[in-house]
Amino acid sequence: MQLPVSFTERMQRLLGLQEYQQFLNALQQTPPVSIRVNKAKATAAAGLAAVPWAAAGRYLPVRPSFTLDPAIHAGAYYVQEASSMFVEQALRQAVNLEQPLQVLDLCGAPGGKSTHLASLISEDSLLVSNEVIRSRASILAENVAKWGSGNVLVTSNDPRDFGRLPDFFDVMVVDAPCSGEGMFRKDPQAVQEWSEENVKLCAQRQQRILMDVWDALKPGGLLVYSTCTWNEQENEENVAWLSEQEGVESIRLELQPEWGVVPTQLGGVEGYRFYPHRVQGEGFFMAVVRKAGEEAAISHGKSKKKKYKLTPAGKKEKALVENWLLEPEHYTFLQYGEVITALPAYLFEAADEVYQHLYVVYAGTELAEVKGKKLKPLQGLALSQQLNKAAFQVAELDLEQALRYLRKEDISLGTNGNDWLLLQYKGLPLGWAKQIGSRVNNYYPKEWRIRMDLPQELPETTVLAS
Ligand SMILES: C[S@@+](CC[C@H](N)C(=O)[O-])C[C@H]1O[C@@H](n2cnc3c(N)ncnc32)[C@H](O)[C@@H]1O
Repeated sequence: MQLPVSFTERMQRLLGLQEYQQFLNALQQTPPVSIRVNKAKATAAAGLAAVPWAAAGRYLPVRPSFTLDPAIHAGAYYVQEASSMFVEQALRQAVNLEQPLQVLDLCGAPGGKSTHLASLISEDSLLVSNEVIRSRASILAENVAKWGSGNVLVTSNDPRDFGRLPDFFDVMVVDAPCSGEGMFRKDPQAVQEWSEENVKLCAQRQQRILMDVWDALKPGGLLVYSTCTWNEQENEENVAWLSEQEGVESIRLELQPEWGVVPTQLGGVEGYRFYPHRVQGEGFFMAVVRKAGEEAAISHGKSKKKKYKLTPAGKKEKALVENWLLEPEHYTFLQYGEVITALPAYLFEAADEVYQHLYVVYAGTELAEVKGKKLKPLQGLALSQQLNKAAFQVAELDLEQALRYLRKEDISLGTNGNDWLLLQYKGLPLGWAKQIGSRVNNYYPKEWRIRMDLPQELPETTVLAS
């Protein structure tokens, strides 16, 4: 790997010549592979080493073909670089996770931090997961739907649009677009794209993003800022700059020495650095600050005068879908065009506020599409953590059938009838099929289908406990 000269000089200055050599050696090694298990759906296989700072994080001894594992399509785990799971420590150490929170993940796609946050917050908390680039917002929505939490709104807005929601969020994660030095080992293309000029542009863009979104954070609210790069301009200098502008309180996280995380400080703000020769993970930087001012309690009572944007589903429709979820009494059923969705009832007011001001691309759990007098169950329901399987006829698939289904091929199951079938693999729901006599129509979403050809011999992965 040919590293840019100015990058090398900076890293030598940051680390010292001796440690720089260890850093360089680590950059030549194969990157570790890690996943985060969706504990609401599955358990990790015994014997996998744990990511020390993330309860559901596991290292895999080798990289399997993830595409050929139906469990990943069922949202039972997410492939995520280990260092970036450190966000968990910010939430566990600096926030009361028992209380209802309004959380924003501003730069959300493809969804690593969003699915992680969704697992950490309580059921009556709202996560707004945003991605400004529309095509990437679709991928984010897909990953959020697969995770199946039900209390997430996926939006696609520019950071400045969040100015329309002043003092709204208790916690904000800004995992900013950056120059990507920490990805040099995983992605050689990142080295090609790197330049001092780009570092400067990234640092300026990050400052703009922080300023644009700052008003949406409540007084007393928490900002988690992170990048996957090592230069100080995009990291310590940016959070010190924010502190100078806004007078924030720096939050110091407790670190275990064996984690290998390197604490830093500039302008009174603590930061945390991840280097590949010290941790089993890629390059990462994170800082946590609290906005000045008193925290105000959230009020979720419905106000009488307000004109709501969200429309409740009709009584008839509601009655038809109600028992598709495990605890229907906790949900509000909404209808948007032909689509019926469910949102935790407690979140109605906050969700409506988001709908009033932002462009929402996915919300809660998409349950069904109204087709005349009939209802067609939707993919979001199949993957929901709240799905009531007892309401449906279920068919268990073997590995080959599951992969053919996920490729959206015609499959034959030897069943007969006219009902919707919930198809699952090792007990994990994958999606819907419709029986038409002895034939089965494949309703897997076209955009999500596996495009890869299946190999002659199919590998069984052992990422999850069987
Ligand atoms: C580091 S990635 C986010 C990764 C994500 N948080 C995760 O854990 O999977 C940064 C994201 O910021 C988005 N982005 C690019 N320019 C942006 C801008 N000007 N404002 C906000 N987000 C931007 C990118 O499209 C990208 O998805």
